[in-house]
Amino acid sequence: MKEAIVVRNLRKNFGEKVVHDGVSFTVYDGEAFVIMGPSGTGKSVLLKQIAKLIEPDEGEISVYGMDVLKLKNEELEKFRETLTYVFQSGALFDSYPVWYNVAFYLIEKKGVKKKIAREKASYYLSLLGLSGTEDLYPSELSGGMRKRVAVARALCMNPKCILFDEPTSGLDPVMTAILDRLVLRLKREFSKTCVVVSHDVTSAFRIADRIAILFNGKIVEIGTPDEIKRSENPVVKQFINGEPEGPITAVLERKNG
Ligand SMILES: Nc1ncnc2c1ncn2[C@@H]1O[C@H](COP(=O)(O)OP(=O)(O)OP(=O)(O)O)[C@@H](O)[C@H]1O
Repeated sequence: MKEAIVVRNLRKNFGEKVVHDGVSFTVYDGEAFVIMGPSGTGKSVLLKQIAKLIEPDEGEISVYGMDVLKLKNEELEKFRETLTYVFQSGALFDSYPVWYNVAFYLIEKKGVKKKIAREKASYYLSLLGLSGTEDLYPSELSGGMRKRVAVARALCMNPKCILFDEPTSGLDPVMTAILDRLVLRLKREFSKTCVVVSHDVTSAFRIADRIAILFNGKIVEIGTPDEIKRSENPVVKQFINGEPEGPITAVLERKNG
């Protein structure tokens, strides 16, 4: 299997706070890889390091053979075309209408004519159940709609690999199922590599080829959904069963004094 993302021995602190204390894993080409873990364990920070938005203190990250920490000029541009990060918040440009947000990269970076770019934007918006929103402004959309526009924008860039930061938080169950189906379609029909940070256990089991559980600075388990369901690891068990008592609570209580 071809390696898409390789993370080796990643360490990241913010001041005294240790967020990653030696995180290693590999994501394979065409895989749907879900990262789960309690709030504040560093899932977003992990994605942002892979996307070269935050620098790690130590470790190595490679994306399709590119050394992410050493990228410069053309290679950086190639990296940005290979991998796209979908922000949790959507991070849209408020002064542009929806279609221009989606088509921004095509028009501004690739010089695609506005008419063609708009058609492409409409196609990707339709995949996300957003037909007819082209001329609205982000402020006129619900939070869930903004999230979906951000996904359409990522698809419009046609990257090999998409990092989704909690794409289904704040979405209703039907919209969650639609987004899950889209991730599966991206994988099966378009051979994309998808890395998804999620809190939603049902959604994770539905889409993942493999799931990694991040806790207390480390990956405590990686496995297929079946392996994760059968895991005897107390952290994994507490997390996927949503139990109030267990090792996760004990660590949180210790940290909070
Ligand atoms: N730029 C930053 N400066 C300082 N601390 C930060 C910064 N970004 C994140 N942190 C801290 O790093 C830790 C991990 O944050 P992160 O957002 O990655 O958690 P998460 O697992 O994605 O949480 P959630 O599931 O709640 O979204 C948190 O304690 C957070 O406060």
